Amino acid sequence: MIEKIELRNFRNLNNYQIKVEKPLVLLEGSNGVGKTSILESIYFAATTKSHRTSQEKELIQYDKMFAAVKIKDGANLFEIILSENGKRTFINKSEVKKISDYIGKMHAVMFSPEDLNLIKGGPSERRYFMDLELSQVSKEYLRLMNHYKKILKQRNALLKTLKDSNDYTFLNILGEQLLETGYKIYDFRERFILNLNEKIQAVETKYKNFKVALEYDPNVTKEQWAKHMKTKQKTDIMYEQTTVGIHKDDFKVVFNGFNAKDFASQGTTRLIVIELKLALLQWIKEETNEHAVLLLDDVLSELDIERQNLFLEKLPTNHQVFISSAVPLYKNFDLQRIVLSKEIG
Ligand SMILES: Nc1ncnc2c1ncn2[C@@H]1O[C@H](COP(=O)(O)OP(=O)(O)OP(=O)(O)O)[C@@H](O)[C@H]1O
Repeated sequence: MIEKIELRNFRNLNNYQIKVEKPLVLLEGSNGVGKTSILESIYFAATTKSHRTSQEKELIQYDKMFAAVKIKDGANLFEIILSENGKRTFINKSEVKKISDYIGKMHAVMFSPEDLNLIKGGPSERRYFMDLELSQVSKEYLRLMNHYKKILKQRNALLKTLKDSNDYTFLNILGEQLLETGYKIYDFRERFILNLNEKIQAVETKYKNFKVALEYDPNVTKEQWAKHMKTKQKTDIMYEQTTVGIHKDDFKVVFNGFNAKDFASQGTTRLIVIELKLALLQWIKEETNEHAVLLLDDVLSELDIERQNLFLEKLPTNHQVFISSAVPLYKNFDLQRIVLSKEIG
């Protein structure tokens, strides 16, 4: 369980500490006081990524040289320092030079309003989700993805030079390597979506007429892909890029028999994403034997009082949960309230 959070120059919080005393924490305060920033800092310390920007410099407070997050989670102290020169990570005060050795030691699952893009957005949003989550629990997956991207880059660069050549020797070698690595990534993703789907079936019992299913939607089958690499070199040369492969994969979110992307309303989309994140918590627990912290940003705002209470009562009790809310709760729950105000920064 997270026991302490210390922030320096992180967004609007320039020197801020929280002592965490309960498994359920409510971050309260008006708009713009820094509630999301606190959730973001926990997510950043766990994954080394922000859930709302790829421009990490934005995390550093305006006019400051660095931002630092320190989190005491059980017996471990996680620390991440971000500056113009990049990120430095520490566990129990020892520097962890390779980010891949740092990632996966502390687990976090975030729900934020931006996550609705997971349903409504394009395939790249869902691929990013698969890659991020699988990389958190599997170093092997992270290694395979890095390797795949390297070969893909090489093959795409080669394709640009082959316009007038019929010698595909090197192209075919790179194609073989791409297939070999890509097949393993395919298997990882297929298993992940299958497992997550099983978990979703198990957690989604609280809403009536609410049936969500996930299906892995690979760009092509393994056989079609192999055939393409052996016989369709000309197509790739024409387009100057590798036109098929796992870099174009997707997964389908099916809601009551229809593609949720096209049919789910705003409110339903929100509930689907929440179910997906709860399933993810279970999946992480199963894969790593560790509990992830659940971070819920602005999850209550669109729920009426009855649904708010139902939602809070049904939260998993075996995971630590941080919730941000700009509105006060109506019912008393056994939780730690942290009220932020403008003066905090
Ligand atoms: N790099 C930065 N330096 C200083 N302030 C920043 C930086 N990035 C964002 N901010 C400010 O930090 C404040 C906190 O933003 P945050 O999104 O955490 O608030 P919030 O309490 O979650 O608000 P809401 O209830 O609207 O979601 C905002 O006023 C924002 O303008």
